[in-house]
Amino acid sequence: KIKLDYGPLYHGKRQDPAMKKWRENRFGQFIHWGLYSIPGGVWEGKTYGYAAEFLKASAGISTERWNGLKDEFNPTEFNGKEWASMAKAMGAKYVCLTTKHHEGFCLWPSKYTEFDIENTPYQKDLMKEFVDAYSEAGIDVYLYYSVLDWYHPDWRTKLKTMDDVEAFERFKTFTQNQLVELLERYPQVKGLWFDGTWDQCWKDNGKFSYELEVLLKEKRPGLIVNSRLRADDFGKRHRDSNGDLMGDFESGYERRLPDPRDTSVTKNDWECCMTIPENQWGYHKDWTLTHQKNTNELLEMLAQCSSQGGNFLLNFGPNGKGVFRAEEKRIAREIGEWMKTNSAAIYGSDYAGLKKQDWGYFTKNTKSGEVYMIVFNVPISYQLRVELPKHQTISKANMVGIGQELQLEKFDSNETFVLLPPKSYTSPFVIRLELKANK
Ligand SMILES: C#C[C@@H]1N[C@@H](C)[C@@H](O)[C@H]1O
Repeated sequence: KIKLDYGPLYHGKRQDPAMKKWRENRFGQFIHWGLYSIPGGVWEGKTYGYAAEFLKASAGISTERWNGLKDEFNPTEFNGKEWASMAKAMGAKYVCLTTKHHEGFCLWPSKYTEFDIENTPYQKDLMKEFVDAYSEAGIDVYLYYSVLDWYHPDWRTKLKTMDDVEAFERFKTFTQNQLVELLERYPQVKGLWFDGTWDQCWKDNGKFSYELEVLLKEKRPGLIVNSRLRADDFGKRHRDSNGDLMGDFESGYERRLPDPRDTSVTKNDWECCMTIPENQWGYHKDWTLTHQKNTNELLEMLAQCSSQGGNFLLNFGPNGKGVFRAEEKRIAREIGEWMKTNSAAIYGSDYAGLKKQDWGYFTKNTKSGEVYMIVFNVPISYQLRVELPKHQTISKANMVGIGQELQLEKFDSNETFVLLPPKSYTSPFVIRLELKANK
């Protein structure tokens, strides 16, 4: 092993109550909201297909012109309680809101910059309304924070000169001050979701990122941070130079999932963050430009994450007035409908230790030990194959919701077919298995 001074604070999975709750949550709502939500991917009448939160770059907009959007930010239709109730109805157990994205605009009144909500027509502490509303709804609040900051004069992508180094020292102090400020202003916050740490400036500051994680966790015992915060002694990110995870969960799965048969991902906590269109985190006026994932597609991603011991963080992008688009409201409602019947297979679930089959995903409830089959692909044979360890057998299989008991056909090889009534199945469904020791 390579000796590191700035590697992980610990190895393995955290087992404290805060992390156990993170793990039980399994399903979260991501929200990207900032000045980019005003133009929504359209600038001077031209639509730009790239991610809307990068419109400044895509449309080559001057920093001065972009920063002027601050004077238009007035989300009069924002209602924290309404947002929280939509998330609750969807079945989200946690939420992660962008406090500051790469543009540098802060959704909270910060002592350390004037590029914040206080200096907009809206003025009020929107973040407080948001954090209070979601917390009161019983949804854990996480805050996204982009280290990368296009606005701040001391941001440097690379540290090439002594001036760069001195500027970045000021920037590190600014970053630390803002993060401490967020934890002090919003005591309900459970964790911080870092982004924008891919540049050389950050890779050259592994010691600072280590000390920052220590400081923030001292300030807020139990605090949870994603793997994007850290760089190690040699600039390695997410995983250190020995391949060990830094931070409390692996957050490299952005708009992608691991191979469903990859059991190595179960060694750490991890989370997949996902957009509904192909690549729009901030509000974009035109979702017809690319594929829009449908509800069953998103439910399958949620099921896969749970089956491999990971969380699924589904992104929503409200517009500049604070309104979610109709497609997002419909999807939230449809996911919530499915979760009403089937959430036992998701909340508190983990990798079941069974061989992945083509019909869908196994999950295991860590408290009850119950094993679930989440079925997305009904085989033409109507027979769902289950391979169990030698010492186990299925004593019962019931459709969740309707409760119907299903016939079983056992093989000598300790495989079992769960037999489905031959009919059409138009939405994903869950089967609860009762297992018993083999005689
Ligand atoms: C690239 C990039 C950023 N990372 C995602 C989580 C979004 O914030 C996107 O803008």
